[in-house]
Amino acid sequence: MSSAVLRTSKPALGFASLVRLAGQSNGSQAGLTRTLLGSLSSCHPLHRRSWRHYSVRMDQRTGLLFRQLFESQSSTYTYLLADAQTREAVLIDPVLETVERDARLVEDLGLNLTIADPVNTHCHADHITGTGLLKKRLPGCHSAISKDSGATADIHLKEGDRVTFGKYSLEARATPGHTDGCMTFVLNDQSMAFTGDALLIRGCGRTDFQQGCASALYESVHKKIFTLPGECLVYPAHDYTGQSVSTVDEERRLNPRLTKSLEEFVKIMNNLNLPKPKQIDVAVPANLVCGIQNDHYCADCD
Ligand SMILES: N[C@@H](CCC(=O)N[C@@H](CSS)C(=O)NCC(=O)O)C(=O)O
Repeated sequence: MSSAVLRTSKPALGFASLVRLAGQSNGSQAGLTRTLLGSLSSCHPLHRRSWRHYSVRMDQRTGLLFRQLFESQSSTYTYLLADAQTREAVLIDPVLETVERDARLVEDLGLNLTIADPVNTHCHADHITGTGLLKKRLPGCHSAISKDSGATADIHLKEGDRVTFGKYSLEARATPGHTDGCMTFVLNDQSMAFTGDALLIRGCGRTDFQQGCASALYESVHKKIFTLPGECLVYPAHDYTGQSVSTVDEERRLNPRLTKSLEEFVKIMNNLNLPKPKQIDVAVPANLVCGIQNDHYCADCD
């Protein structure tokens, strides 16, 4: 099996991370979180539970730094993951309005700016990605999104690619249905999945615009997400109910839409009757070029 084909770390291209173009799983990383859970098994159950739902995770033994960040206008989650040793970092789904907060956090934590990669799970319709501005704010970082999104970016991802940061990597799984280009990013030990809008906590992304297709979404979630280990933590791009994390097992058992048959699911999705996202007309064109590159951007003037 070939491993790294497109090297995107520092050198000539100065790119942010290593994208493996082969679907090679990193067996040496498997079970890192299970190991940590094992080490906590003698704790009081309450401690175990609070660790599980802890949104700021710094695993001292494995050295994974993890932050879940929230943007309240669009109820979007941005995720920062980094290798605490090498300081290489990945930022998933940054939002324009919170670029300064995220850039400062990257700096405060001493993460290597040249390898802070803003990766988008898809071309969002409800907010403008922070990617373009982050590239200005943190020179040397690069944008990444799926090729099928149709958006321009420094790195185009496809099924099985790996975005590497230090000894960690995110496996890109194509999960179309909400949009054609949606991707779920799975941490190499399969302890965390960043599902974008494909799978939300007790919900899923709508399928009534941007190439949305309910049956494709059903297949994506069942084949690419529900097949992950039950204890795998599910981190969505949005939550509108105040929740922050779920697990594959919980969603397989309790998701009110995706526990249904395909026919029932399609009927539910075709009858959601949700209002269009308020920002859709500005967000989609901007996100097709990976966001605003002009730091004087103003929603009312531009
Ligand atoms: N009110 C918000 C948009 C809310 C919305 O439509 N969310 C999307 C994801 S962002 S395109 C969605 O798929 N929701 C699924 C659901 O069941 O709520 C706004 O105006 O921005």
